[in-house]
Amino acid sequence: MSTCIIITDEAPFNGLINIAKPLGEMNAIVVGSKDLAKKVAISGVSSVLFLEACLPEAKANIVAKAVRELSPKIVLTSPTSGARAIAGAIAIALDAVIIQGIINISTENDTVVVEQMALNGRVLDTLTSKNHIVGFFAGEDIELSENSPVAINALDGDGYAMDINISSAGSETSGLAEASRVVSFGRGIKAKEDIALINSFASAIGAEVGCSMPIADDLSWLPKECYIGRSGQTTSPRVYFAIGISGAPQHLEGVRRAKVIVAINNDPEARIFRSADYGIVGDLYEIIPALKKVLNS
Ligand SMILES: Cc1cc2nc3c(=O)[nH]c(=O)nc-3n(C[C@H](O)[C@H](O)[C@H](O)COP(=O)(O)OP(=O)(O)OC[C@H]3O[C@@H](n4cnc5c(N)ncnc54)[C@H](O)[C@@H]3O)c2cc1C
Repeated sequence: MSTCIIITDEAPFNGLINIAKPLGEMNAIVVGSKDLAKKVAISGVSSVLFLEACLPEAKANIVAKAVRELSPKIVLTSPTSGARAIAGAIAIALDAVIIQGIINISTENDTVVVEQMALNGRVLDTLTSKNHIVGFFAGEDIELSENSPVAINALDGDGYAMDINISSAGSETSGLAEASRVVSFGRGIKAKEDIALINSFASAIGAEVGCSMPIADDLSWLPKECYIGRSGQTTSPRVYFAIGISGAPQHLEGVRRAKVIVAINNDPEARIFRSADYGIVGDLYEIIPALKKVLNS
């Protein structure tokens, strides 16, 4: 019985791999950074398909299509926001049952047997299913020993795999280099959960999401290849939204070729306004929902 595991940048994955290992062939799909794909490739999985993404949920349909081709009986992932969206698309593609809170899983002939934590860990249920299942792992993460690396194949936008040479030297890139719209945020965003506000705005206007260096480098809220600037990515979109970004020269070096810069900042003296074509002075937590409302009307 084959298993597919979906790994995004947002959560540790060793515990997930550990419970899937006894099930046999285990194909991993990594939606995130190349560094993550390399880590997964030495974790004991049978194969790795890799899709580079700053915003995993935006790739849900591509991943679902790839999983449908693999047609695994079991799909496992972690309950992160990106993985939840992907899992929903996969469940539709496979006509699968979604199961939360999985801490262990096994098979008996063609039946999947799941141990599920319920009632905040006070109850341990055992569920059985003959259907395809898409499950969210809720157990502890663990240390895994290193295995020989398996090949990493890139998953392109049409759902077909093509070979790439992960070990070759070269700069890491994300969709930011080619994007025609970029929504980028900085330390004006106060909590990791608030990135959902940025993501929903970016989705509404069909933009890639980027950030300032501290967001990726200090806080690790996004993969490193998502930050823009002198030591990060260069982007040349038709429109670049700088949200809660002060406009340090190192950041601006990465957006020199943007056609239009729209800055949103609550400090009227913020340096970003000197480089912006349009500036909105105000609290991003009020401005972004207001902009979304206008877009939806
Ligand atoms: C060698 C070197 C290389 C570097 N390379 C890069 C690089 O490649 N890319 C990069 O980005 N940085 C780089 N930096 C760091 C850079 O100097 C800045 O420190 C960084 O860009 C600041 O990030 P920020 O604008 O997110 O944060 P901050 O400077 O803290 O700015 C946050 C902004 O958010 C605004 N804000 C706060 N709350 C709100 C709110 N509710 N609504 C609206 N606005 C709000 C504030 O007014 C402020 O302007 C580099 C630094 C060095 C020394």
